[in-house]
Amino acid sequence: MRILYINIKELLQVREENTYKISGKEMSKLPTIKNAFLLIEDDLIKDFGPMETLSIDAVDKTIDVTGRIILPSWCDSHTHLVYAGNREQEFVDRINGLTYEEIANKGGGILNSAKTLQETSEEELYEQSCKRLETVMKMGTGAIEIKSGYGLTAEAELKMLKVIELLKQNYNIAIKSTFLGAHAVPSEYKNNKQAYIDKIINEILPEVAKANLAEYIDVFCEEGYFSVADMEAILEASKEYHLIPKVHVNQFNAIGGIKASVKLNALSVDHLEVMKEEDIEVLKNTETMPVGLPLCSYFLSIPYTPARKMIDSGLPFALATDYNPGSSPSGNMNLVVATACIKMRITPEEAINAATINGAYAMGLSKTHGSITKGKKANFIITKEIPSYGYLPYDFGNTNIETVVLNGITI
Ligand SMILES: N=CN[C@@H](CCC(=O)O)C(=O)O
Ligand SMILES: [Zn+2]
Repeated sequence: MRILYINIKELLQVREENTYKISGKEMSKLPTIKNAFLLIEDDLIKDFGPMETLSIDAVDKTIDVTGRIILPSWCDSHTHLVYAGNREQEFVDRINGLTYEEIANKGGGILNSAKTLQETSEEELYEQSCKRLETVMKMGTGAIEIKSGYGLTAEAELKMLKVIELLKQNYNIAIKSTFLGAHAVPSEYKNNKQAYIDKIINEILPEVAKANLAEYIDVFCEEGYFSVADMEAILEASKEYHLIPKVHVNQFNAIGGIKASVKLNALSVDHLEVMKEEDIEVLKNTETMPVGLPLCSYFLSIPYTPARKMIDSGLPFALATDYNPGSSPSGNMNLVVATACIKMRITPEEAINAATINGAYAMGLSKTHGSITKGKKANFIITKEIPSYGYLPYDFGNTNIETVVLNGITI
């Protein structure tokens, strides 16, 4: 099936050559074609260019999108979309003055979600997750990473990962799965964290790998959760199973997790709300993508990742939602892009690069997703009639998406 889109007001993020990530000053450039056409064949991008060069005749369908902008679908490289229930009560507790840390210390937070998830059947967990996935796809997300980490027992971690696997099978969207057994220390291991780490390394990780349920491995490296040494031990052990690290670091404290992650060839380091000079230095000229999660900062009222400074230092930068019940109960990438512009002071061009091609890189998908490139997946957003692409973050909180096309299919 060949579908030709014509009279595109502006086609964004067009990359003729395979570009896998964008760094530093380059991030301020968003290659576009005004008054463009786009040809797709089945699930792939076949051709594109200015309307005046259009000379294609044999197509099955032509769609006139006059006045609309087309951009690649969002690539959300960090989510916890598979979870059970919600943490609305903790939200109210925080409004009433408790901190995220105080709530966690009372047995709330991740442990609260783990308890609910352990008591939820796989079928019910799948149903709840389907609704969230369908919602984010309609909001323009075309590739997504999903973590475990609300199980914290072998059985419940596998349940989460099986649900992710089912989503992969049943939905027309690229999904990458990450094993995050080291998300929090279960209360029964409160006085013996090492025993839980041993359990992850010797029991849960081998089962996850044997069942082939994860591509990536994550650790929440933070005071009160897992130390740098804990993280190193878990990531070292995962090498045997060829799981690539993508890690939670520097959310509340800078404890050296970035340096260790880079050494362990992490594909991405995520959160980064608290960054020391040396953390920025150590990321330079590496293959590790720094990922900011502005909705987490917004929802928890914590500092924003210093994206401006990081990009000005020459680093690449990606944006993701962190969709989860505790620190970011939203999977809306449009809001991520707007919040990054407003609060991190990055430009619409930088934010769109961060949420498309660099997001794809941060989950190992930039060869197939994240830009309008011949041969890549036909994954894109058609906007409503809007004045310019800068209007997308400017008009924050409103949806300016008219149509989402994933793998050539309009959803
Ligand atoms: N920080 C660690 N994990 C999640 C939130 C976990 C939760 O509060 O449920 C995050 O990325 O923000
Ligand atoms: Zn997270």
